[in-house]
Amino acid sequence: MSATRKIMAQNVPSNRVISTFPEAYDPLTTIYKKSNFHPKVKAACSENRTGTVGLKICKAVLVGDVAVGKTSLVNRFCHDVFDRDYKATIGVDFEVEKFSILSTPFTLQIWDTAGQERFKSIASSYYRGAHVVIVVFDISDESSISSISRWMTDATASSDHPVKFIVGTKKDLVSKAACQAVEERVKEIALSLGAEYWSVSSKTGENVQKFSFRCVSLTFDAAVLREIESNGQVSQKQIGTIKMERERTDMYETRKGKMKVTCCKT
Ligand SMILES: Nc1nc2c(ncn2[C@@H]2O[C@H](COP(=O)(O)OP(=O)(O)OP(=O)(O)O)[C@@H](O)[C@H]2O)c(=O)[nH]1
Repeated sequence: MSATRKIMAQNVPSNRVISTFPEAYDPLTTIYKKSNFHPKVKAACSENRTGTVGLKICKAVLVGDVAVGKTSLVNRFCHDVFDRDYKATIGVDFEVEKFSILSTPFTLQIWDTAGQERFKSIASSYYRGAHVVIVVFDISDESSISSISRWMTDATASSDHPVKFIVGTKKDLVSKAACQAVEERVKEIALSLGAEYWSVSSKTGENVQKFSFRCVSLTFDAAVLREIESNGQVSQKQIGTIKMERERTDMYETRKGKMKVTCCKT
């Protein structure tokens, strides 16, 4: 590993280090059959001496009906907290998480969009260029299942082959049997939409880190592979960089009490 990459990787906390490829929630039904990083990605990460692969930044977008648990999922993963009180997202919220994957620095921008219809046009303006789209629904709320396809279609329309997930939240609120019944149904929907399915609970934390690591690893693998295949080799300066075509510095005051800077549309 080059000295630069070693220093960058050291800045990442140990719970953001990924060295083995995480398993799918259900390896038998996932659309993403891979169980390891692509050999070219592994080679790029181990052979690249310039550290340029480590500049990779990807964009994740979470969508789904009102109050299904999008913000709670982000908060559990990013801050390991859970708030039982509901505070609607106004427009979009934004988080940045840094990882070390195969000893390579990787940054994920996480865009948590509002489920309320009145924010649809603001929220949808942030879908563009997503590397990963996560459609969230509430396992305990039947009606949120029927919106999954629409959210997936809308959120992926302006991105180039994003990695796709469907995540059922609030697993803690339903019995095992009820959860399995929902899973069977939604796994079918996931396959038809080319997405991978997960059930999680942001309240207990069940599966949140496993899902997040799987999401980050698939996104990293796809993004680095795409760069390698489009550039022909990995030791180019532009590898791993994403051009910021447009920068926005709009500020939204959220009811969650934070000022969110919404910027960097890729
Ligand atoms: N029991 C339980 N409650 C949850 C879980 N996830 C979220 N909630 C609760 O569900 C409510 C809505 O959660 P949010 O994360 O704010 O939902 P959201 O999808 O971001 O909502 P919008 O911003 O309006 O789109 C809150 O009261 C949360 O505490 C979970 O895994 N288990």
